[in-house]
Amino acid sequence: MATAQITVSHPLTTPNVYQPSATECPIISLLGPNSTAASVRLDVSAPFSAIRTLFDHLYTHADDAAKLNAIYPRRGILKTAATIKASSDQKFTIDLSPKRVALIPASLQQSLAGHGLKDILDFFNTLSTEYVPSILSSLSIIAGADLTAAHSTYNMNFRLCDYNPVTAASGSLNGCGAHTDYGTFTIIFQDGTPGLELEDADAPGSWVPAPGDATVILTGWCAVILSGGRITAARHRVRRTPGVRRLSAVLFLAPDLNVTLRPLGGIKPTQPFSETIMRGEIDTKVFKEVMGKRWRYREGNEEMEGHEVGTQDDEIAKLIWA
Ligand SMILES: O=C(O)CCC(=O)C(=O)O
Ligand SMILES: [Fe+2]
Repeated sequence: MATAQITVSHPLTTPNVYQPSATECPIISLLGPNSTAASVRLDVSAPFSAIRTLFDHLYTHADDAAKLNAIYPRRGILKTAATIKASSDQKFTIDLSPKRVALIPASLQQSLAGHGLKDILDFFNTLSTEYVPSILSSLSIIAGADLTAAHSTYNMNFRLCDYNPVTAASGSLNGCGAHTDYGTFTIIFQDGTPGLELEDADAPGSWVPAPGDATVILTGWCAVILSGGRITAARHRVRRTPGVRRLSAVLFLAPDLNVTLRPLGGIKPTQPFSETIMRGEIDTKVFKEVMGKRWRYREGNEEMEGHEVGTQDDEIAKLIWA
């Protein structure tokens, strides 16, 4: 079994600061001085040929796509709003999670196994068992408190993205609009095609491209809250190059659904949080619901009343900071 020795070098890391030698390539390099976004060297690569095969199979076999979507009828698994909506994110996604995978009937699992699904699920299983725990421990060092107890159920989502050139707005540069992820951390594998950009925390509106072949770890709002602001979260977006297909594979980890989102015991917040947060009125489940609506609007999967439209991050910032 491969072991992941992930060590974080960060200004806030107290003991255990990892000092790569001159000849050694760092396991983790931070992508910006003011956020916890990092490029990591992991001993696993995403199966992009299987990912391409699964998307292409589902685009051309409407019966299999319908069967897959039927396991989660509320929102579906394969999301293709970009085929008809020019103003939403111009991408297609397959959203899986351990819970949803468990609902795929054996016959469908078997028939999709050879069209990429098996390799994809093996990849996400390896990632969750061999890498997620050590990333969480590393983030605990930055947070100054143990994050593992709040993540005992491994509340994860597995997302495949296809920034396909053939969408309603084929010339649009908008692959994925600017946002901060809601959970604790996200691991993004890219197929070598650039497009992912991180916002400079000190210069809002200024975007720094991540190398197309980097594996990137980003932190999200839940990490910011649990760590009392010691962990910061990078806003990011994906820009398309018209005519160029880009694939990514993303693992999201969030706290357990019943975890109260407030700074963990013993942490002194770096800046004041709202009373709503400090009184412990919001748990992961509620927080996800608040964010989810706007998220789906941006991705084209939910309509909104005109007055509700604003940015996701502004709303969260209002909710969590004093
Ligand atoms: O595709 C990517 O590189 C990033 C996707 C992303 O940020 C997201 O789905 O939250
Ligand atoms: Fe994201």
